[in-house]
Amino acid sequence: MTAPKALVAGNWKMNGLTSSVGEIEKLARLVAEKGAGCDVLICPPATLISNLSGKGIDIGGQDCHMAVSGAHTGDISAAMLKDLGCNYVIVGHSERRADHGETNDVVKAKALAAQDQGLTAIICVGETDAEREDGSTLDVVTSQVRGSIPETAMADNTVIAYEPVWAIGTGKTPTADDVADVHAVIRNLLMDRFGDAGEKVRIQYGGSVKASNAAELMSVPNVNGALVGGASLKAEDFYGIIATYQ
Ligand SMILES: O=C[C@H](O)COP(=O)(O)O
Repeated sequence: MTAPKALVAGNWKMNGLTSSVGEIEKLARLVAEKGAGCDVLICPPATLISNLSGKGIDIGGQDCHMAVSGAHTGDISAAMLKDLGCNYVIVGHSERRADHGETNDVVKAKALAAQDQGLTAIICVGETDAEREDGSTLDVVTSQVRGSIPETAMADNTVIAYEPVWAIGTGKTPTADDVADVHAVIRNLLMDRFGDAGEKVRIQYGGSVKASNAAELMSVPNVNGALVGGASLKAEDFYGIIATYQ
């Protein structure tokens, strides 16, 4: 089976104001003029989804609640994201697993809520520095992948983003061989879970991806795109990563 079409997604995290509309328009112009051999997605803060929608770039959420609606002050639901035109939502980002105590069960419930609304869930997994140091990377990633994918998930509404926590925003990246090892394990887990359709699930790499290292990281076997933080905030920087798929 041929590799799935890559997905290069920008996670703006808690960055961006209404003036950021110019950045998405610039990105849409670059993609229209120079092309993109991958799917392109921006996940802005929820406050900007309406402003950035309809500009020619797919827009997704950074998180969703597991309930459709209710008394959950400050949260947003997958139904609300869908209502605004989103097709994707990130769940289980390490900044949420760490800062909000999200367990695999919580992440799975959020992914289920997303998929129930017709969204594709980008499920994040990855080991901390301490876990890497004690040699438990593959065990941690295995238990996160197994524990975070809903029973009813399908290959085409599931994306896995492997993000070593120690590589996020640090400028450090794993070696290509280390990325290949982890992605191969994830691929096998997806084949166990989805059968042959597991080949179709996109496995993104995330953590200090930038234009200068994207070509090497994106050419690793079983890497089907990137989840990009800092380097997605400026259209030219982000397009430099997208362009590796020309
Ligand atoms: O979701 C994106 C990741 O956390 C990566 O962030 P970064 O590219 O700034 O390291």
